[in-house]
Amino acid sequence: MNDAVRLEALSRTYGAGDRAVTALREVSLSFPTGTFTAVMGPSGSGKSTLLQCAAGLDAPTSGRVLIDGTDLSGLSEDQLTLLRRDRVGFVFQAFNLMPSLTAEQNVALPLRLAGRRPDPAVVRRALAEVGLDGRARHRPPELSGGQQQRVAVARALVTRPAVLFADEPTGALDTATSHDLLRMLRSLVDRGAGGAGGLATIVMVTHDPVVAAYAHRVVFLADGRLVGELSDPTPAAVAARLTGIAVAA
Ligand SMILES: Nc1ncnc2c1ncn2[C@@H]1O[C@H](COP(=O)(O)OP(=O)(O)OP(=O)(O)O)[C@@H](O)[C@H]1O
Repeated sequence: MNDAVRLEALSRTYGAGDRAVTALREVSLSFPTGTFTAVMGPSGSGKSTLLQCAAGLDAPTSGRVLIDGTDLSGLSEDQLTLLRRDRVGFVFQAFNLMPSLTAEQNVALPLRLAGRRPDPAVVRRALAEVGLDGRARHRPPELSGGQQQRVAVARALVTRPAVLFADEPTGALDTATSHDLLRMLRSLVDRGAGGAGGLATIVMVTHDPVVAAYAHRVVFLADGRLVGELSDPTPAAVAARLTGIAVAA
């Protein structure tokens, strides 16, 4: 299997001298195409920094990031902007939809920004993949929180990115709606829908073991280091591993 994203000895230090903070220390990690990975660790362990570097939003101090085999360190600012626009999808806790546009217009936005004329069939397919085909003409204020986040996922997937990065995607949703959304994300990956070549690859940061257990694999950070991983996680196994990390720290 190809790697959608590969991190090679990734380090990131903020500031310099006495005030330097090392947020990531030589993290090497692969996110294979067609997999769903959760990134966990205590507050300040480097999760957001890892996501920012992996997505090309922040530059590592040393080490390399490869997205679909492309080494980001070899790209100009313009090339990086294009890569982020076309090859990477983002979903955040806040849905960040345009309230005056319909669901389908929101989903079409990344294609418009790329100067392409959105194909209505492509937009409708993205909405159908997240279970929202019946809501294409609704505006965000007419949709529930869970439905709005589904629109945000459809928007992130409409360019068929190599990878979808999700930062606490269920942070603003109630428990039942969170589970629906996570089941949908897992199902996208398991069905091989939504991403480059049809395959979705998801990397999700979360604090919640129940949320993380929807992934195929959980990787754990502590103090900027990769300290372990768990395949086919259960909430109890994830919680136990986190407790072990907190005790060791
Ligand atoms: N822009 C910055 N300037 C200086 N230090 C930073 C910056 N961003 C992050 N850090 C530091 O880097 C370390 C890792 O931060 P990061 O936000 O990646 O952790 P996190 O695991 O995402 O935390 P949380 O779970 O609280 O969001 C922390 O010590 C943080 O204070």
